[in-house]
Amino acid sequence: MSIDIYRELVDAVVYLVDAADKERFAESKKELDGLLSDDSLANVPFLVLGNKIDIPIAASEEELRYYLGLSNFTTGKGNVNLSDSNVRPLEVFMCSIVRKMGYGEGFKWMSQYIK
Ligand SMILES: Nc1nc2c(ncn2[C@@H]2O[C@H](COP(=O)(O)OP(=O)(O)OP(=O)(O)O)[C@@H](O)[C@H]2O)c(=O)[nH]1
Repeated sequence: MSIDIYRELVDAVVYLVDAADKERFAESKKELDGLLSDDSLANVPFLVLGNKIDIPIAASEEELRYYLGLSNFTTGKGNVNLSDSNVRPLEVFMCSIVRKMGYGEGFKWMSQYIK
């Protein structure tokens, strides 16, 4: 489904990546880059979730940042006030949806940037 028709309604983007599927990191990066460079999403906070960390071969957070090209672009966990800057909030949180862990912190982080 195209995101186009929703663009003006988007408050945030949650980008879910399978951290255990390293073969598709390049594809994930390409898709993410497309969203990050989309003008209509320029000020929208991005939460990147690296899922399936219950699988032993899953990438670490640092690896995922690296493969997605985000090593120098994440804006910090916790409460980081970016309202006086032109910087778009962006963070990576690792999670396991089946184990119900990790994503809560990510959504909590993201909620501080949604008006
Ligand atoms: N081990 C594990 N499996 C998960 C987790 N979250 C989802 N899954 C499983 O992943 C499967 C579906 O996910 P994917 O096939 O990766 O996702 P998809 O978007 O449908 O497919 P792709 O576009 O091919 O990635 C289901 O069997 C889920 O149960 C998780 O945190 N850990």
